[in-house]
Amino acid sequence: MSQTFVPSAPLATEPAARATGLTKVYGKGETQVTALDSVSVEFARARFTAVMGPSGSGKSTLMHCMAGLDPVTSGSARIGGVELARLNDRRLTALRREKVGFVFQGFNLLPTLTALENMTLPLRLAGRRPDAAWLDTVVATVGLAGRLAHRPTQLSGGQQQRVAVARALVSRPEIVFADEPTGNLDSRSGAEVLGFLRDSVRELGQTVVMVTHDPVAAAHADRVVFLADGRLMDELHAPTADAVLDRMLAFESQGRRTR
Ligand SMILES: Nc1ncnc2c1ncn2[C@@H]1O[C@H](COP(=O)(O)OP(=O)(O)OP(=O)(O)O)[C@@H](O)[C@H]1O
Repeated sequence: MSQTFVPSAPLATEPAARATGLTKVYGKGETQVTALDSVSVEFARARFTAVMGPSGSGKSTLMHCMAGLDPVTSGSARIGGVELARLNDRRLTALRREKVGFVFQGFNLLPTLTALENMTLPLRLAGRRPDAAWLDTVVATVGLAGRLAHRPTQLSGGQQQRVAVARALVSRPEIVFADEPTGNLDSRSGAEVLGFLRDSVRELGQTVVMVTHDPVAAAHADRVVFLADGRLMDELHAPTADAVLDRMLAFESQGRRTR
């Protein structure tokens, strides 16, 4: 009997996303900047990973390359085993719509749509209908059941960001990338949003990667990876805010010694 081989089927142990020797160079000649220098990192399924590092260390670049928003210069960026560099523009757009969720610092909600319409918009753009039971679960997880008919201006910043988190979760993406999701929020609303992101990992099995400068935010993650000068320097598991802060201070003093 011949064996069936299905190359696109994700292995249970395969990470949700993986960078291998990922290098990203911007510009040419004298203005050339190596934003990422051979970074290898895996983002395990159903885990919450924070990406930290000084300003200009390559955090956003890593996220953009892993999300297929920016092409890599060399090395590999994969989502669920799919090599992004092999996809043409059409397939890359489809992959981003179907497999990636985004949460940005500035919420990015459409003002004329209700909370519910904002949440389901990416799915509708992809020509899919939201799964009603899943939508209920996501709405309950982010605590928005009483706010679905509200427009963004009728919601607080924290509630708007919860809508953005729900929007990222509704399509059940392979991975959610959050870029400083609490950067525009007061500490109480920020803590709520981080709690919901963490619940989406613990209770819904979502994979989340979050860029942050804030050790308290990073302490909500299962793991923190540290970048400096475009290189992966270190990582912490089950981080506390104090442990993250200590590690950040150690990098800063190392950086000062080598500059
Ligand atoms: N589109 C671009 N063109 C040229 N250089 C860029 C571009 N995007 C980023 N860079 C450079 O790449 C390096 C890494 O930038 P990146 O935005 O990834 O850092 P970051 O760690 O996210 O910084 P921050 O914490 O300040 O947001 C920086 O030196 C930056 O100036």
